[in-house]
Amino acid sequence: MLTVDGSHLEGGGQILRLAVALSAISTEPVTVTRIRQNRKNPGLAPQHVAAVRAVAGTCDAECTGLTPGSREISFTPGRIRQRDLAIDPGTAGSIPLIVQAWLPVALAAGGSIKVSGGTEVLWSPTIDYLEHVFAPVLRRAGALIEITVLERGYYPRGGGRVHVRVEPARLDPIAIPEGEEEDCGIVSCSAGLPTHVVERQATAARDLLNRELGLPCTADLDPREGGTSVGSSVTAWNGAKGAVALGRRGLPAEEVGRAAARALAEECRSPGTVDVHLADQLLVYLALYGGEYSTHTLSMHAETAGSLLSTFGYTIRCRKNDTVRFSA
Ligand SMILES: Nc1ncnc2c1ncn2[C@@H]1O[C@H](COP(=O)(O)OP(=O)(O)OP(=O)(O)O)[C@@H](O)[C@H]1O
Repeated sequence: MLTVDGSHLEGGGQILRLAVALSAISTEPVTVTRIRQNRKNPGLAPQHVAAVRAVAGTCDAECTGLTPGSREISFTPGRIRQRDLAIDPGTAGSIPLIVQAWLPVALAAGGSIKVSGGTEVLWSPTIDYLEHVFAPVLRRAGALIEITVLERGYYPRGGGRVHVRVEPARLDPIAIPEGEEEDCGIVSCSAGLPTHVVERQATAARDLLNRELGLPCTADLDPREGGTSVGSSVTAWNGAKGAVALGRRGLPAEEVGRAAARALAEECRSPGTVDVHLADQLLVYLALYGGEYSTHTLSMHAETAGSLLSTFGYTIRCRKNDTVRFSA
């Protein structure tokens, strides 16, 4: 039984999600202590419980301490099997983060997951980031991943619904081609708002990307009606670099579009082959399948993932000069 200090380094939900995923993959039971100890609301939030349940569902794990507010859990995995799961945290918790906990485990046997909650929430990748920035890297390495957004969900009401299906696969090493013509695009979406919001977001984002980077980009508009949520967001990407921005009451739609585009332009001007967030999200795949990529800054999330991977016996090399280069 391994013991992981859940408050180490970044000390958020990420270390917990990755610890149980690695436990399932390695079949090594794990206890995670001091969960989110230094956060304003310490212990498990419903979205963290849901992420652990998603991983447990793929491998019939036995868990103790898995209730909201709990600061310690134990996770004893069984064999990974093909499963079709349904997970609902009952809040606007991030669907993409729950999917990211489940995916490296589900790849071993294939299966599907239907997750409810938030498709676009703060401090998390959006579902479009998952589809257009994160998943393409894994698809290039041989993964078959289908992501279907059934309903968009925003804080605080949630109500988003996403279906993800994955085929069993052993991936090729993770590699990000440099110097190729890269796909550049934006998705401008909303729920429960007039259609002109997504149009204005998209026009502002496209104009800024065109001006700052000289990049022609495709724009998808996805205004939804009839769900429970109200909100808007923009996800922009160029190759394996992405950026997201969320709308809020009082913020003009153009500002949301420009915020995503400005953040993407900044990433594109910075050295490295992936953005700073993707860098921490891909480390588990680097450890499992090998490969190499780089980014501009060593984030605390990347340090946390690297440290946890070494606890489970994986070695990630990290070289820092003008970029931060990860390889395994
Ligand atoms: N703007 C963004 N774009 C893409 N990914 C993001 C973005 N912001 C955060 N992330 C990713 O979301 C994850 C957040 O993990 P973290 O543990 O901080 O969140 P959490 O589970 O909500 O826990 P906590 O509530 O304790 O912060 C990281 O993998 C990070 O790279």
